[in-house]
Amino acid sequence: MAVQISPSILSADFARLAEAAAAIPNADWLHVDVMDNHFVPNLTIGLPVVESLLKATSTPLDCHLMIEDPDRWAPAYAEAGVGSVTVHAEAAKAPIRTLRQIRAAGARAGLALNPATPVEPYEDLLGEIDMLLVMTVDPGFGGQKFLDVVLPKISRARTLIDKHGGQVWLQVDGGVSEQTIERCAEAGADVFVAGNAVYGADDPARAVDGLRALAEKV
Ligand SMILES: O=C(CO)[C@H](O)[C@H](O)COP(=O)(O)O
Ligand SMILES: [Fe+2]
Repeated sequence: MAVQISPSILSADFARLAEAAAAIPNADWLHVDVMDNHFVPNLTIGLPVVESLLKATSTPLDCHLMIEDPDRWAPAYAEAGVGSVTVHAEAAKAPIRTLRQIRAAGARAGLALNPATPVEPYEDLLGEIDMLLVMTVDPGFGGQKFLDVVLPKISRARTLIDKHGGQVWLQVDGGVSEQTIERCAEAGADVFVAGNAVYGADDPARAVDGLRALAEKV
């Protein structure tokens, strides 16, 4: 699988989201962190803002739902026209139904695991998803320190994905930077979310190119 970079607008200026999207024309995705102040202790944006973003950019949106009730909301994001919708395994009460609804609405379906959530119990769901997101920070905030303790789980996730045909993308999110991206790629990740490392840089597009080059080198 080719390396893909998904800059997170969590680290952008929320009053200038269209400009933030336009600043990274070389990115594969725009990562949108939806937080409801229940699943995580932070509140960001929801469906109305995502609908506006869809009109403002042609970069596909990669929506990461950190919300208490993804079963209720995830299909609506897919129906709105985003490219990918990821729900947390810790939050979904009917993950198979929800993942199937996301796919039926035409989006890629993702399943996210918090740092302390093991991957093995979800092996049987690999056929239901297009992307597995292994969180490399506890979700809720941008700019946190990358958790090295998650690296062995990324490797185990890669082994499981390859055992099942290798079609599922393996995304990492949290603290991904020029200092950490190579270790993620070595462990088997192929889709890299980066907030601070892109929008904290003087030239976000150059940061995307730099991250991509480091991951492709592995
Ligand atoms: O899901 C997230 C936090 O819960 C963000 O996508 C993630 O933290 C990106 O920001 P950074 O690269 O600065 O860590
Ligand atoms: Fe995220």
